[in-house]
Amino acid sequence: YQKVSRLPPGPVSIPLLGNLPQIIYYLWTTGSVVSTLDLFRKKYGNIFTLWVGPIPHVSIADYDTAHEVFVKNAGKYADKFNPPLFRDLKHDLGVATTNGDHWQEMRRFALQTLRNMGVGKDVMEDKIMEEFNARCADIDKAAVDGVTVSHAAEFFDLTVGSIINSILVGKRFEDNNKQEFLTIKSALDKAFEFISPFDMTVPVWVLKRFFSQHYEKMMKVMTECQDFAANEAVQRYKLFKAGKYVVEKDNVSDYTDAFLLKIQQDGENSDFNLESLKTMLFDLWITGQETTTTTLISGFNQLLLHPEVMEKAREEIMKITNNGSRPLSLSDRSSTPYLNATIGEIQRHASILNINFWRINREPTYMGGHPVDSGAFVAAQLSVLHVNETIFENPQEFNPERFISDEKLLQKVIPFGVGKRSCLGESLARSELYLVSLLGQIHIFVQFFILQIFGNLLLRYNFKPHGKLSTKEVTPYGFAKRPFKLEMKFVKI
Ligand code: HEM
Repeated sequence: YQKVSRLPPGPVSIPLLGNLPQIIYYLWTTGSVVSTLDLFRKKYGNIFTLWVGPIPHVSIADYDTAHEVFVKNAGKYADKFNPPLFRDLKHDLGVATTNGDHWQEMRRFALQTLRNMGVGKDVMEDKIMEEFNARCADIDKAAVDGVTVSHAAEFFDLTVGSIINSILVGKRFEDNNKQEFLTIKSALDKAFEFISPFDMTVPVWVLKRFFSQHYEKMMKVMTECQDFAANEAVQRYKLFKAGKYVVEKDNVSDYTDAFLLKIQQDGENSDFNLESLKTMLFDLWITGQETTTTTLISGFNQLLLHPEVMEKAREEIMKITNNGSRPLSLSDRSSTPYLNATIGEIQRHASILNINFWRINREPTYMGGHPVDSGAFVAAQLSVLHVNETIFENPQEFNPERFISDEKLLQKVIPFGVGKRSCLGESLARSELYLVSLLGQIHIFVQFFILQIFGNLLLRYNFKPHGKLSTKEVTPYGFAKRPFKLEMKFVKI
């Protein structure tokens, strides 16, 4: 009772099990993680506590409290709960789930390297456009009477995968290596469907002992994926160690070169060595790849269900590019309010994580006016926050106009999280989305990426469904969301 009084409200919990019985019941009756959390939000308010076994988990489901906690008090919430499964796989290396000095060094180095490589600037825009043009050439080659039918997932996997891979190891996916990539990617997609929030919480010995086949299956996919992502870099590292590869300071062309240059200059240490290079490539490969592709696929599902939105966005882009006589560029973003609003609405609906990564609260404090005890896990639940009807009216509707009538509302869409552990690739992702089609003002990488891809696709093709469309969640109980994998027709304009 005393512990509960030092936490935000929530359902009555049972010793040892906490709220697991209620959580399981509501997962079953509402049909998804997001609707279960949303139900608790409606009952207990925008900040509520659920006990998972003996650990209180505090969920924040509105923008203002998320901002108050993770931005105003950013320094206090830099530490994430590092899921035991990832510790087992990555041995406390990398950037996505680690804490402390190693995390800080890896994050700082990755951001600096991406910046030096021109992410968020013209250089990266050119790289994205080069990849985009190559993919469109493949689509055009396969056209019959100006129409090509393609799986959206394959098109976006290859486009995004190639861009990320060239940034990391300087290699795009072409005819000779694309099949291997697509095979690994498809295994990874399946893994995202069967890895659940449960796997991310329980100790590894529980998985090994009671769910050994499931554990082996998860480890196999992740290890294969890590080997694939790092293969090129490992070969280069071996040449480097044998003195047959030297990095020229003024000619660093990818993340691997930057990492080897650091070793060349300062020698190997606990942060910069082969194992941490491999883990970083895995982290950036997974975080960059899955998230962006998921957003793009989910976006095209929405656009095909709402052709009037696609038409309006295209009209806007046609106008500013003189009827498509030039590609859409990142510098156009301030002239494309409707495209920006559409990408915002796509990201609000896509909200790629059913459950966000938990931070650890180290000292007793107050959040949104409620006491929060030390030792509690805290997270801004982005997927719930984005369907909060007190912020987004009729949240299930796909309606970009909501951001035109209230410009400030777009700031409350936070698909990349907020604070010290927010997405490292944000500006890259935003540009991809825009240039390939729509998104708006994303800070760093991710935003440019997304905008670039979205916008330019709309300039080049009209899109029609081929078969079924659906915005229904494929993995309603998973840790990450998976959109319905649609097929679509690319109709040359
Ligand atoms: C549409 C695309 C993307 C979305 C929606 C997205 C979203 C997110 C979210 C929600 C988080 C967790 C934030 C939190 O814990 O509060 C995150 C973390 C992260 N993202 Fe992204 N992301 C995208 C693309 C990318 C790209 C392209 C990269 C890298 C090239 C990337 C690298 C990372 C990394 C490394 C982290 C962990 C950062 C840390 O813990 O310090 N992301 N992302």
